[in-house]
Amino acid sequence: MTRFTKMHGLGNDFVVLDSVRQSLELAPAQIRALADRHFGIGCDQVLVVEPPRRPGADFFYRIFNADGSESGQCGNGARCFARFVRDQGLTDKERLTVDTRDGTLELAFLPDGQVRVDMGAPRLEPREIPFIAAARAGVYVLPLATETLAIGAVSLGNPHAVTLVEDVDSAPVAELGPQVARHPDFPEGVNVGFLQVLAADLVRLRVFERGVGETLACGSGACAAVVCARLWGLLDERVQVELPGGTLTIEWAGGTAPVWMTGPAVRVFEGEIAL
Ligand SMILES: N[C@@H](CCC[C@H](N)C(=O)O)C(=O)O
Repeated sequence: MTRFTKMHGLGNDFVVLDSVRQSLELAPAQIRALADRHFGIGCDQVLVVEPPRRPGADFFYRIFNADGSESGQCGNGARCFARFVRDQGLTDKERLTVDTRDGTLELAFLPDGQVRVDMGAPRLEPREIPFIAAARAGVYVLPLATETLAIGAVSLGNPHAVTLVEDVDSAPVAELGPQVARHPDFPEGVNVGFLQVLAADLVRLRVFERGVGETLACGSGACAAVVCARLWGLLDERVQVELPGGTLTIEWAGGTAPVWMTGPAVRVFEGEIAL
């Protein structure tokens, strides 16, 4: 039997597995089975916590989408990872350095129980996202089946496309989300954010996630949306991002400064499952 913890960050939910004290190597079919909401535990992502792979790092953590694909970044997952390693007694540190497949995160526990994460500097060059474009631009015009869509594109360790909408409640997330997420100009797929700007320090966001579908919140998507809208001149340095599952605080000073994300991480229940 394999021990697991069910967690969530603003309703973006996770099955978290300890691969420090138990040895785990999961096949994509096993990830899909764990994530299945009818026949498994159910989650948007499976997070696997591993020992560090280099001196200076506290842990390595891997992120798998519900469809079994692997990603290099998960903002809500990073906060849940931090709470998990503390709750499980794997560390008593107040600050953590954790490596993922595609980068390094710095995390700190705040006195109010929230977790603050240094998500690293945004990567805007098309080849870093990766995104097929002639040159870097603030806005790209993406051809879709029946229309074109104006998007910003950025990597926070995983690829994001962000488009502005007038009203996030009626945004065509279900229609356009899958088309953009699997667009051939994003060779590794992309997470798709639909962003409504209410004020220079307040936005609303829905995200159609690569490998999952629409989720109640996406931490890296919130960071990507703020980066794009800051580059479009629409936002201040510190922004409240309202997602269907709750609110994140995102800060970005611009340029090569890191993006900071602050929000909650909640343990729901623990159990054992046969893999
Ligand atoms: N929910 C996450 C992002 C998870 C990975 C994403 N679906 C991808 O494939 O890159 C977040 O909170 O950032």
